[in-house]
Amino acid sequence: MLKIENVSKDYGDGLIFESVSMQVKRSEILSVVGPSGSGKSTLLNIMSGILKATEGTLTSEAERLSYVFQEDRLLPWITLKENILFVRDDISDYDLTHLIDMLGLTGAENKYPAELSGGMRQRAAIARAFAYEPDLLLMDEPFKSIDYYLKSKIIEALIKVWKERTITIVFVTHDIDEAILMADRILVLGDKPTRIIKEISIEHPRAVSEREQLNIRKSIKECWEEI
Ligand SMILES: Nc1ncnc2c1ncn2[C@@H]1O[C@H](COP(=O)(O)OP(=O)(O)OP(=O)(O)O)[C@@H](O)[C@H]1O
Repeated sequence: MLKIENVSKDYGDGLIFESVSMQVKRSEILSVVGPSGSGKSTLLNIMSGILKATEGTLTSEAERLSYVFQEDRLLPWITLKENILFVRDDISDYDLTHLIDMLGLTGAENKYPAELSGGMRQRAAIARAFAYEPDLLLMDEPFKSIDYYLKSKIIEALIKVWKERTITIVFVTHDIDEAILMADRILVLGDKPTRIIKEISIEHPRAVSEREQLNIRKSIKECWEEI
């Protein structure tokens, strides 16, 4: 679905990445984990094409791309429902109601962004991204201000949508458990300039035992400590 080759990025203050190469396979859920400041958002911006790499190439087969940013980026002068319709005004009432319900937003349809909590706004941004029916969904720390219960519900919903449609998801997070819960494959970022220091594949069905989860978490932490 997407390939970056020998990508380097320098904002003018030194290299963030040097010669990073990676691929995103069609229909996979790929998680990129890394400490704060390791360049996760930068990498996602390069993948989306909104940021140009200093060197290297991006090849993307994505035709419909949705991007959930760290900030919700809702339009403040229209309601939650209108924000969703803004990207896709031909969505059926049934699908819209289902989407809003799936994200726990029933009852808030006609509220303006300023009337919603941070978590609700973030969920509205996720609903808007789903509504667009992307073939590639990029998400930057999408569950940051969402409580544990809702987060599990949204991850469940996301995996359901992912199973129903041919959708490729790349999401960045610094939360290892979140990555283990959702991803088929995890790329671990570290070092300076940043590089991919580890790659972990998670078997299907996604029923990772607590012990396995503990081992994966431990191995990621160990490779962060080693560098
Ligand atoms: N527009 C920019 N101009 C200059 N430097 C930038 C810009 N955007 C990011 N950086 C720098 O690039 C580095 C990586 O930032 P980035 O936001 O990609 O990391 P991150 O891993 O997503 O961080 P976080 O988890 O804290 O969101 C940081 O040192 C940051 O200060």
